[in-house]
Amino acid sequence: GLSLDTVRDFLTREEDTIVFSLIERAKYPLNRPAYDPLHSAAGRRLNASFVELFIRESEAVQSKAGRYQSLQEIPFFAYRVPSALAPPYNFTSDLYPAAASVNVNDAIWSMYFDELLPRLAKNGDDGNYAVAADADLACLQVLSRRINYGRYVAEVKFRGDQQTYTSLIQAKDRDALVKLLTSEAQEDVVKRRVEKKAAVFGQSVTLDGPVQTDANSQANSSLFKVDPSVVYELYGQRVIPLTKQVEVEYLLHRLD
Ligand SMILES: O=C(O)C(=O)C[C@]1(C(=O)O)C=C[C@@H](O)C=C1
Repeated sequence: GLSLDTVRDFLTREEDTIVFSLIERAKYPLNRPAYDPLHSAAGRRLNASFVELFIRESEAVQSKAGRYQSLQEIPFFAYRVPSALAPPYNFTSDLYPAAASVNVNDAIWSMYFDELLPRLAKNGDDGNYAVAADADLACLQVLSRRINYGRYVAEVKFRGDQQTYTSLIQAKDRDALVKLLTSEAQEDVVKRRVEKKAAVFGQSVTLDGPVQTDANSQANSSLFKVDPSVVYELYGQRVIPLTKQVEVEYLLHRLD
């Protein structure tokens, strides 16, 4: 069953995946043409970029393979995903059905492409668009899984204090809900831990000399494959606030 410890353990493990996926995308240059609208052979401007088409097609394949049978996974192009050919699996759902589909994938999409990617990738174009797009997809999928996991966190918090949550939900009091589900101390732990993970996972490992400690490594952020302060800010300004938004939206549907 779910508890505050198990849901926090899940979020902690996702940090590793987030940091590694950012490190992978930072390996490639920006590759700007992959993000511009495509043109047809006749020169007509199409509505999608190469990266968007890549992600749509990838989600269609993964949907056939059953990825979205698990409620933990939410596609960015839900209206396009075909049904699964994978063997059925009886996923237990810890979520309240009327609130289970709450997600902020649209906000994650624009945050990733407009804010995060320009801070991760250096300017340049090496033409390896599919490789870079695949790295984008990995970042988007894990950010989506982590942030939309706020549904599970909210379910645990609701079950832990049904009375208080029920009255705030009935009053549709968003501000009071945010206040009730917030733990400043936990947010501080999470932000400092992801910053440290970025420093540990993103350092250059050589056979000479000792393993870097944070004391001597954090001083020069350019030593790292992804700037640890970028990851700290990503969590403080986007990942945690969006997770809380998911928690509140979920709670507002928890009594439907
Ligand atoms: O761990 C929690 O209690 C959560 O609700 C998750 C989370 C987070 O996104 O990491 C969000 C809000 C809390 O203030 C602390 C942390």
